[in-house]
Amino acid sequence: MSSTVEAKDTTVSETPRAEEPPEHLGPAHARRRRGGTSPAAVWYLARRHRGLLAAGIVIGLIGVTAQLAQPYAIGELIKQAAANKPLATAVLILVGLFCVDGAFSALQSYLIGRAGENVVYDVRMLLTRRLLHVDLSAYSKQQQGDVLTRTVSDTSLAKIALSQSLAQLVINGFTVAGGVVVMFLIDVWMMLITLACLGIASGVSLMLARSVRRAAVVNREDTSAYGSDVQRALSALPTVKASRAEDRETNRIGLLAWRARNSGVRVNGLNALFMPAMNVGTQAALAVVVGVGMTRVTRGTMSMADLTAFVMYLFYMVSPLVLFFLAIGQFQQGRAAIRRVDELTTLPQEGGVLDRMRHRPKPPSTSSLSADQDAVEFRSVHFSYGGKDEKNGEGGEGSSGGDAQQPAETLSDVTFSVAARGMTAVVGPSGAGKTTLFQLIERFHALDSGSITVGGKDIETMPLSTLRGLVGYVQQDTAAMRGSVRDNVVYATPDASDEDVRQVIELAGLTKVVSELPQGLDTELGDQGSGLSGGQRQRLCIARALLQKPAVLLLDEATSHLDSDSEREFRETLRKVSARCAVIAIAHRISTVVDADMIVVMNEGRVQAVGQHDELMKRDALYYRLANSQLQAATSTASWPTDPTGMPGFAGAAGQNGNGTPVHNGTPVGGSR
Ligand SMILES: Nc1ncnc2c1ncn2[C@@H]1O[C@H](COP(=O)(O)OP(=O)(O)OP(=O)(O)O)[C@@H](O)[C@H]1O
Repeated sequence: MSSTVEAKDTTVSETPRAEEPPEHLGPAHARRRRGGTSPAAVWYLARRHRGLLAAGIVIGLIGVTAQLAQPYAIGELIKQAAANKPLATAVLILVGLFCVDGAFSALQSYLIGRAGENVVYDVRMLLTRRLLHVDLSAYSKQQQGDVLTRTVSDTSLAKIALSQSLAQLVINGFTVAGGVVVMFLIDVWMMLITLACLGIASGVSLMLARSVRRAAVVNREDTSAYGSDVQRALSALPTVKASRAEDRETNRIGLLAWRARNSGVRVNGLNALFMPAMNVGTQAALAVVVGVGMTRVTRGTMSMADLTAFVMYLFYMVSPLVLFFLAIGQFQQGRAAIRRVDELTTLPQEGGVLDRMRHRPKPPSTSSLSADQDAVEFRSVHFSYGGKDEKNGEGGEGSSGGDAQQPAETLSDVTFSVAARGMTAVVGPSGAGKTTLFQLIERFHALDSGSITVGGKDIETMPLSTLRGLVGYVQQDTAAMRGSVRDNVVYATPDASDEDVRQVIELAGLTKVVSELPQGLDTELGDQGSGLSGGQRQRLCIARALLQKPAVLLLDEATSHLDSDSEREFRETLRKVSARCAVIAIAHRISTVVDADMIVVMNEGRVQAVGQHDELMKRDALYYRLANSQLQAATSTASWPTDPTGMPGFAGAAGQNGNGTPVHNGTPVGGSR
């Protein structure tokens, strides 16, 4: 069986990419996380900007040196004045120091801010890429609101920790250390007294910083829980309203907001203690220094100029010391955010070795398969949610789960093949595993065992982008997005021509709908495609899939929102499309599949029967039951004497099935297709 599908590997890296942590960082990184040491990926990204950070810190240190020299220069000015000497030089030096201090502080602030924005950009790009390539099974366990909080607000806190706090720690630490050295040089005993007072205050502040970090972790979690719940309720707003649950939701979310408020108050309270702790220490030091200093000046063991300089240094040290400890508190809060951001970067990624390589295979320009080959083949496929893919995480890197109990199989020994042309229907009771079949073809999950081929190639060996270029997928829950109608249609094929767009709009039966929209194809839709009806959104998604010219078109309940006229037109379309490619459609309404070339009957995760409508009606009890129950419902609907439209729900008049097959007491008589 040969395939005409060949993917060319071309190296494309047209958009600027934030550096990713090296591949080897993944598992080791995860182990470190479990071990509770520092987050790795975010630190790794921060290191990329160490040049800018270092430049900012060095510039800041020059500014601080100019600041530290100021009390000395003022002391000199006092000495010159006391000695009645000219003051011009001393004043000029002092003004120069003020200017250098101001200019370098501003430059430092700009450089550190810039480095911080670079770090947060890299972290967000890393997160965005990893979230969009995330393994769906792993992602489905995350709370979307929490993911959003981590991506938007935790990254901002991480930025502050990795740039401003770090720089403040170094610069203010240097200022304090420099001040201590100079004050030691002026008077050792007075400095020892000062250190004793400030040491106690610093010890208290360090303890506070540790408590701030613990409280910040709780606050980040609480804030995130609040965000997740708001998102949960807003994403189902019509349901909330229809269920009159606004007040219940307000109370429930209010409780989480209250928790976030409480933990936030605790963080603020602890932060607020920094300033008084340091103030008490410095005021005590000041009182002692002035008392002892004046005594020594009176005794003549210390000059007035030295005492003035010492006190000024003490004043100069207060603010950097407070900022130093505030930066510790801020840094600790940032560490809590960094850990949360870092956890997101460890989510397992989809794709195997082929996709991990930097090669971006272009989807084939024509996705057609030769008519004589199989489009899709399932061979002894076994699959369970929470099975192999989730246990193994990213390409088998995670823990195996050891002797954990095996989940029940969702699909068992599924084997069937679909020809490259024609229409195949998949039917079966709810929960039989029909949608799962499609998700496995798209490789959203990994198989437990068995194989699936598309165009004769094992999908495991295909780059994802090639596979998904071949397969068009219209999901059960229609996936329209915010953006224009055109954006939605060309989403999978951005470079499609206007003529191609026009054709698929026509094929999907949307021409009239689009012509009636205020701006036609350029009309903007809201979230989830609001602005169109359910059926119109469904047709939009069908147009999107058709534009891709797929080799295999998967339709999951794609006509469920269509009225019977639209459905009839759409079945015509499918007939045309299925002459060019393989169409596989999941259908609950048997009426939509009676003329399918092949029908696969699924039951409890197994393929129960394969065949055409007539033979299945005769030999498969489940199919017969499914068809018959709909038939009866349609018959009774059609025979309602008061039906104002007189239109039967099923595609035929009373006493006939959708294919015109006569029935008697629910049993088909004969079998014309
Ligand atoms: N993400 C998931 N995690 C765990 N179990 C799942 C998940 N998705 C589906 N299942 C389970 O797998 C089984 C098959 O689901 P699937 O959606 O494939 O059925 P279906 O035949 O398409 O049903 P329906 O006709 O109602 O859409 C169900 O029992 C379902 O509960």
